[in-house]
Amino acid sequence: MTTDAFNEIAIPLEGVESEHCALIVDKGLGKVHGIASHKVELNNRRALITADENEVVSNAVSAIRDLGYDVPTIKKNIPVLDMTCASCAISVESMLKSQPGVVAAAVNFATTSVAVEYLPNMIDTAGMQKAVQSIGYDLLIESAEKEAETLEAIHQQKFSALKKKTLWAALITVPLVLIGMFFMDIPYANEIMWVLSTPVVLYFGKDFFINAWKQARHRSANMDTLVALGSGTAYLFSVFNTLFPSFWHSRGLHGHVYFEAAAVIVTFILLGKLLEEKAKGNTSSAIKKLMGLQPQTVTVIKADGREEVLSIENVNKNDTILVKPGEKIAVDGMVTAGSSYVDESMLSGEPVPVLKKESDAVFAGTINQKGSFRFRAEKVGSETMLAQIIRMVQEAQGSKAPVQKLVDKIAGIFVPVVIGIAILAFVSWIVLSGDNGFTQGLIAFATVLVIACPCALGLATPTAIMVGIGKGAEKGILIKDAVSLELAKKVNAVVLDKTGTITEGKPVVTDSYWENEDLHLKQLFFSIEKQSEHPLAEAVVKHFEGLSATAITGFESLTGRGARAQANGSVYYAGNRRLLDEKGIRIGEAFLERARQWSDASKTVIWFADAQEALAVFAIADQIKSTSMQAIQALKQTGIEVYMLTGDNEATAAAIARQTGITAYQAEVLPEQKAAFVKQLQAQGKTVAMVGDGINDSTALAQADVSIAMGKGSDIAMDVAKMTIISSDLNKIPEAIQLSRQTVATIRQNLFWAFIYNVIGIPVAAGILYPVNGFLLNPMIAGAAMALSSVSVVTNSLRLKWKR
Ligand SMILES: Nc1ncnc2c1ncn2[C@@H]1O[C@H](COP(=O)(O)OP(=O)(O)OP(=O)(O)O)[C@@H](O)[C@H]1O
Ligand SMILES: [Cu+]
Ligand SMILES: [Mg+2]
Repeated sequence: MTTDAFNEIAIPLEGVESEHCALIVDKGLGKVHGIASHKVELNNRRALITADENEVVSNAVSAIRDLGYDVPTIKKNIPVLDMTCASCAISVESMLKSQPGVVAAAVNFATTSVAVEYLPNMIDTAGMQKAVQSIGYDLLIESAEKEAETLEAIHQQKFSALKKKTLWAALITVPLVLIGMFFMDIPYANEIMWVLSTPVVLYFGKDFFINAWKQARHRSANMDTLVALGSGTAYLFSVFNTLFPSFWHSRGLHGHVYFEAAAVIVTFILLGKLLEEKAKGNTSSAIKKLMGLQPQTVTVIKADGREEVLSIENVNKNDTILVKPGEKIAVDGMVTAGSSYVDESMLSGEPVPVLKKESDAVFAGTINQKGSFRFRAEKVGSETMLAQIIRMVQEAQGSKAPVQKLVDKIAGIFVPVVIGIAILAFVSWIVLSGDNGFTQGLIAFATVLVIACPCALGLATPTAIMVGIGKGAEKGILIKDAVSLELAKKVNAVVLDKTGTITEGKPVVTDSYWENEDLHLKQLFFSIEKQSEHPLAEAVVKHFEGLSATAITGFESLTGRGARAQANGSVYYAGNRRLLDEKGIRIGEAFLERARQWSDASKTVIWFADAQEALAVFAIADQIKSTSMQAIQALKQTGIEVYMLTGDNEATAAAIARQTGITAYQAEVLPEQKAAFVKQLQAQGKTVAMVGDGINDSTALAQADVSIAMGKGSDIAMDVAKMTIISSDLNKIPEAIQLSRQTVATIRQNLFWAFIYNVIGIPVAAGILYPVNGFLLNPMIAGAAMALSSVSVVTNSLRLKWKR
């Protein structure tokens, strides 16, 4: 560790192009607490800072980013090996944070991984690995694909080694306990017990001592320290009593031996770990299930019509793939021939198979039913939706919930505090009951160390989050971070977008009116809409199917209004009435008349115009999703306010609101106004969930406390939103809120049990009840209780999985 010298850290800068920028950054750094000196080198595009603590770097980097300049860093999720306990997580975390160049490090004990952000010019993964190794842990540094496999193999191997060790330890411990309880009067009882307990404590339990030693070298301590001290004290004390029984006899006392206690502690803690590992494996079963959905081989149809079975890595984009009845679909793509029903429940949570025909999208991991079809591969490997979901769920399961911060703080000081209490108990016993107090004080010392368990505390939050996020994924609710999962239960206002959220988002042109029908104009309209990403544009494109496109230039999307482009030197617009009004475009009476009729029939009206006058008006209908009304009712029934915001016109909005039972809505809102509306609700103290599907919703999504995107919507909305409902069924919103409630309740129960257990267990172990009723906790029982506490926390989290 380099805590002694003042470290110089070079922070690379991006966007610092002028003397002026350099000055701003330098001034910004001047305000960061803890920086000893700083200078900005414009030519080298970097800032040099010195500080006696590396933690300052994180503040410096965020200060630079706050000023609008970027610091190129690398973010990685690296598996951590050999962590046994939540306080190990804290040790690894602070070790990494102290390495020059590490900007941030967050260790998650449940997923046994660390999320690091670092400056690649200062440190690399090998450097971090070395630091972590020095305190007795390790980082698994591998290529991303191999990582999952290797990690799985390592876990498997460790698990079976642990199983063997526990079994042997238990086999030896059972006779030991029998002797200790019933046969203390046989000859050489003490010596026999010494012989039996030695392999258990010193061989099967050697890792506790080794790890405690490694920790001690860095002046830190973790659960292993507690176990090593507790069991080691009992063992050494017993050895002493066996060798020098006269020491106590001469003082008129009996030197009892505690060999069985020393061994039982080790055995129980090994057993507890074994059960914990097993349960922890179950909490991540959702991920394993998702990974298992990927088939290993694919039937590709070659250009000459030959069928060839390839392994999944060898499939390329644009390959034609044959899907036979009952087969799993291997990659994402679009159906080119044939049709069939496909079970997409694993992705969307929707149990009913979906009909797939020509030009429909199919997804990796879904299962074909009875038909057969061919499709063209469009996304392969890590690009498929399945791969993205897996990545997202993994990251989310590793993210920290806000409550975790407090728990981490407590876990960090837990071990030293416990050792303090243990010493205090020992000293008190001697002071209060003299010579006799020494033996009992020593036992109280060992018992306190053994019963105190920081792991239950450390497991309380992450295991519940893992199960909650995994369960969400199974229901087709993708949750990107723990914060959203924790927050969702507080939501009391839901803002819904109309098109694509309440409605199907599959608009169809139902009517159209041209003053002068002209093929070239139609082609122009078609060409503009063809370039637009808006769902309404798709309807127009479909309407003109078969028409050929014509050359346009300078296409520009006007969010909330429509689009424009140029052709033959003049400008053309496709969009809403607002757009035409803003451009001062004339609209003939015949158009206006039809527009009124159509919007009263709750249809969306869009226009096509040149710079002077309207050329055509179209009516587009978009059906309300069959599930929307029920979902809106369900939300209202739980006391949540429901609002609708839409960029569409007033009459259409009113009609949709009426049909779905929404009383509060606003029409013709621009994207910024959607965000402003959310902000306004927040200002009234509400926790707001925004639900949307389009680019026009993304600012509002970013503003909301909980952001929910529709899986069938635009990629941008899904990128911004912290939750995605893959099936786009609004009924999943109350379900997500319910899931959040259950998860938070589980976390609370877990924390309660973890705390109460220590709050009661430690004083009793110290002997607080002894003056009252003569009760002294047996160190063996303490070992069992300690093992049980983390098992019960993990089991409670698993219960969440089965809750409805
Ligand atoms: N490519 C386009 N072609 C024609 N009209 C468009 C196009 N893009 C937008 N518009 C017009 O602008 C209006 C507002 O669009 P916006 O994307 O803000 O909301 P929306 O998708 O209609 O509704 P919601 O906000 O409920 O999703 C649309 O109703 C439509 O009239
Ligand atoms: Cu523990
Ligand atoms: Mg929309």
